[in-house]
Amino acid sequence: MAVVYHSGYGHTAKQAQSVAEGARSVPDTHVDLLSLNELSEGLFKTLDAADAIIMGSPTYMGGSSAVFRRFVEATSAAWADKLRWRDKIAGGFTNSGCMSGDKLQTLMEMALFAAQHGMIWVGLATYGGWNTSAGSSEDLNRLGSWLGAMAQSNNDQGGDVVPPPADLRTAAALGQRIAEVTHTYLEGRASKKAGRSPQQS
Ligand SMILES: Cc1cc2nc3c(=O)[nH]c(=O)nc-3n(C[C@H](O)[C@H](O)[C@H](O)COP(=O)(O)O)c2cc1C
Repeated sequence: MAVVYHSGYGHTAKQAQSVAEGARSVPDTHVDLLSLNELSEGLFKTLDAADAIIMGSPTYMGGSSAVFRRFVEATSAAWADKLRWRDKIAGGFTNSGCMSGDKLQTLMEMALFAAQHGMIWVGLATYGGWNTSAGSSEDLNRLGSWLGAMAQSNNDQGGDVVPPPADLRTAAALGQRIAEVTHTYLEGRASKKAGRSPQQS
């Protein structure tokens, strides 16, 4: 599977590393972690071959970054080729300065992008945190997002300090979940192809 991301100042890159680590924690999962700064032929070859694509962008001015959008537009070649990315598993993550910062818009853009390709979007299957009197900013999914993983990075701190551990754990949970779902999906598809129910395989 592939984790692709843009990061202007290193914060979303940190989140992307955690997504990749979470995915790698699932046995038999190969993960390519790829920056979208360069849209090389090799990048698209890797994505063509990937069973799952998890995408990440910082939230800039209430949406995904221009560099991320450049990638999105470049994928129209795969779309035009008979939906070449159809049935890949997809998911997304974003990071920004404010707690909300309109991050949801970025995730919605990603989910819509995946839908245009006929990909299968997978969200974050965990309760929201930090929403009771006993809760804390250390909680998993402290920003309460389900469409994908959110992280918050103080604008005056570098990627070596933020996003905080809770958001990195949330990112890892997304990576792990998407890897698990991808394995389940691939097993089911292989069983169907072989003409037997998954229980028999
Ligand atoms: C051009 C620009 C626009 C931004 N817009 C937002 C925004 O809409 N909401 C927000 O919470 N933070 C916003 N920020 C802050 C970034 O999301 C934040 O610094 C983030 O950690 C940057 O991630 P990166 O280091 O991966 O680029 C913006 C920053 C820049 C440079």
